[in-house]
Amino acid sequence: MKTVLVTGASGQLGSCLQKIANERLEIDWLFLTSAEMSVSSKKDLRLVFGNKQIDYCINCAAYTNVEKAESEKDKAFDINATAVKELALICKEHNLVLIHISTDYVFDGEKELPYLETDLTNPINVYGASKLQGEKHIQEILDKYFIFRTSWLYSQFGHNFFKTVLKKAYEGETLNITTAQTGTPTNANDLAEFLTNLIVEGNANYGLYHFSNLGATTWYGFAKKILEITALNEKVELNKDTSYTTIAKRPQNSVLDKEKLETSFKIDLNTWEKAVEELLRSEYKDLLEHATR
Ligand SMILES: NC(=O)C1=CN([C@@H]2O[C@H](COP(=O)(O)OP(=O)(O)OC[C@H]3O[C@@H](n4cnc5c(N)ncnc54)[C@H](OP(=O)(O)O)[C@@H]3O)[C@@H](O)[C@H]2O)C=CC1
Ligand SMILES: Cc1cn([C@H]2C[C@H](O)[C@@H](COP(=O)(O)OP(=O)(O)O[C@H]3O[C@@H](C)C(=O)[C@@H](O)[C@H]3O)O2)c(=O)[nH]c1=O
Repeated sequence: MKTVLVTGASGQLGSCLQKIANERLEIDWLFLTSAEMSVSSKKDLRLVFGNKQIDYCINCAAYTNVEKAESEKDKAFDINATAVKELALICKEHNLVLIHISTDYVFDGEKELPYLETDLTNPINVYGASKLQGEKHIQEILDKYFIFRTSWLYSQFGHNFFKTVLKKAYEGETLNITTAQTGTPTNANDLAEFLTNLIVEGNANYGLYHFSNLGATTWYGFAKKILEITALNEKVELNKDTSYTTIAKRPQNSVLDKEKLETSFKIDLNTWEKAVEELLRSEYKDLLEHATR
């Protein structure tokens, strides 16, 4: 049986993995929250990795506040870059596989087509720059690693755009949503399931990959879909916002090309529309029943 350590276990992706873990008993899971093991503490890392035989580490620990990162650069780099370097070093020392999650925000968004793994990176905000530095450390230190760049993660857990839209709409608030970015919303449960299968199968096609649901939309398009499925569009106003102000810049286009992923892992990805519908049907039944009444 493989032992899998999940860092940042109470975050969004960590919580999706915990949900799957309840059913996937062929893995010996070890979930550690930031309070139980800080990836920024060498002492914590030594203690955990020294005390247990671990086969895989899924690093879900990260600094993910894109807006705040602009004024907390040191903190963002500490968690997303320096700590990742220490994690990679300890994974090498113990000869285990590191599975790391990175982001579409490593790109500047100037490309018109979907981004390939080989495309030039050029982050335009602090969060993206810190995540890119983390990727580079892993690639310099390890051979046995997977880096999955993903985009616009959402789920029933944690803080995310999907939940913000649902909450605001449920409370009857008018929604003004930007059309300035095009990308792909990705159901974090789909990513968690993919990672679990990868480990169970023992796939050793190590390297850097892009993982997201299929298709592309704007944040406005994503909000529109959520409101349509839940019929909340009958109750709240949704406006396209062409000048929504934010502190951090975001890439105009961050759609990721998934051909390398699909070829290497023989995976059938969900379209983003189907993925959001599935989440609403499985986790928000009451809301949908109400909608069809
Ligand atoms: N969310 C998104 O839209 C996207 C996310 N990603 C990447 O996916 C991964 C997972 O993201 P997601 O689950 O959404 O992020 P969350 O912000 O939901 O979770 C991050 C977790 O990391 C923990 N953490 C922060 N600092 C430390 C630390 N020093 N040691 C240990 N744990 C720490 C946090 O704990 P606490 O709350 O206690 O601080 C939190 O539980 C990240 O690498 C992120 O960069 C990529 C693309 C899109
Ligand atoms: C809440 C809200 C946001 N927006 C805009 C702001 C922003 O441009 C966009 C998305 O807002 P958010 O703050 O939810 O998203 P943001 O923090 O940019 O999300 C990113 O998070 C990191 C962790 C990633 O790695 C990325 O892939 C991406 O998911 O929508 C509106 O236009 N109207 C609104 O009411």
